[in-house]
Amino acid sequence: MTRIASVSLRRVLDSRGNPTVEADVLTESGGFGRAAAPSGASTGEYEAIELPPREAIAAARQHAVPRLVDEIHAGNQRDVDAALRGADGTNDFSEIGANSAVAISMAAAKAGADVLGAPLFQHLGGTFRDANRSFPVPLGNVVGGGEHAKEATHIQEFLAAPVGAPSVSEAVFANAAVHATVGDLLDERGVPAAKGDEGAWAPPIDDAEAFEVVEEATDRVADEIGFDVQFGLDVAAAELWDADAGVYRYGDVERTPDEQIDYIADLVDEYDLAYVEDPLDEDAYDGFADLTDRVGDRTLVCGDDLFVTNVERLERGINVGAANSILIKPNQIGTLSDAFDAVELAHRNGLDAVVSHRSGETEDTTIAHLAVATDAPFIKTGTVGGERTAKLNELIRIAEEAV
Ligand SMILES: C=C(OP(=O)(O)O)C(=O)O
Ligand SMILES: [Mg+2]
Repeated sequence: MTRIASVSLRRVLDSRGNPTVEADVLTESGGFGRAAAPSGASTGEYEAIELPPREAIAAARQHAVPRLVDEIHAGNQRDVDAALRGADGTNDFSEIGANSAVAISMAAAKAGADVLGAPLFQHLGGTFRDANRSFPVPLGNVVGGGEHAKEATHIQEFLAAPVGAPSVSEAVFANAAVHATVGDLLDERGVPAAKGDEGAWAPPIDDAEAFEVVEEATDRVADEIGFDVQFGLDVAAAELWDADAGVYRYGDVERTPDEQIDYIADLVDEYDLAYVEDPLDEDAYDGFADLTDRVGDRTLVCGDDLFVTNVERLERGINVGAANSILIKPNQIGTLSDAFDAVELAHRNGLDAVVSHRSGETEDTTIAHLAVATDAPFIKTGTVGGERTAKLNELIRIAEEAV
C-alpha cells in the first residue's frame, strides 16, 4: 500500500532567502508527504554534506529516485533510508547531498503516515506516544549573535526555557512573552536591536549585558505567568575557538580551555542555566567531559557540533563522559533512521536527546513530530517568525490531537 509511486524534487526558498531542496513523495495508494531540508550557518565540521540545491536535486534524481520508485515502501523508513544511503554510496552524503537525502527521508515518513492515517509523531514514535504525558519544552532563542547576526553577542543563543510550564501551549506563549519583554528592556536601555537569523533579538551589547537582560526578562515573565522560566545557552564555541592560539576569543577577551570551563561552570551556577549547548570546541571531548563532571548533575550539557547527530561521534563521547545530552538535527546526518539511531544510542546510555531546527528553516514541521516521537525533553525551534512558529504551532496542535 505504501509503495512509492513518485518522488519529485524542487528548489524552494528558506528563511534566509536561499534556495533549499523540497521533496514530494507519493505512494501507490495516494499517500502523500512533502518535506524540505533546513540549512545551518554555524555548521559543525563533521556534518553530512549539503550540496548546492541544483546539484543535490540532479544527483538525487539520477541515483536515488530510481531506487525508491516502485521498489520501496514509504511506510518502512529503514528501507527508504537504506536506499538513500545505497544510492549515495559515501559516508557523508556528498554524492546526492544531505539536503536531498533528508528532504526525501522526511517526505517518505509523512507519506507513510498519510497512508496509515496516523499523525507523523505516532508513525515515528509508536501508538503509545502521547504528547500530553510529557511534552518537549521549547527552548526559545530570544537574544543571539555569533554566526546568526553580526555585531551582536559572542554567545550564539540565549534560550528561554519554560521548564515549569504545565502544557506545551503555555510554554510556547511564555517564550513569546520573554521575547517581547527582552524587546521592551532593550528599548528602555536605548539599545537598537534588529533580529538574527532565527528571529532572536540581535542587539549590539556584550554578553554580560545580555545575561542581565535575559535574566530580568525570564524572571519578570515567570512572575507574571506563575511558573518557572529558566534559560540556557548555545555557546557555539567552535566558532569562538582559535586553534592556532589555543584560546576562545570573545572579541578582545580570550579564554584558555580551562578558563572557558570555569567560565561556563560559573554561568551555570550564577544563572541556574537549564541547558548549555556546545560550551567548547567540536573536538574538545575531554573538556566536555570535565565540564559535564562539574555541572552535569544540574544542567544539560549538550553536544551539537560535537556529535553532529552521528552515532560514531556520540559513541566516542559516551566512552569519555562528554556531555549528558545530544542535539538531534536530521540534516546533520541525512536521514531519519540515522537520527533515530543517535537518539536510541543516547537513551541506552542515559543521555537526553534534544531535537533542533537549523538557522535556515522552512515552514516544514517534521521536527515538532520528531521531538514528540522521541520523547525529547526539549525542542529548539526559535520563538517568533513564520518558519519558527510553524513548528511551535504544530506542537500545540499535536497536544490537542488536531493534526
Ligand atoms: C541551530 C543552530 O545553528 P545552525 O543551524 O546555524 O547550525 C545551532 O547551532 O544549534
Ligand atoms: Mg548549536
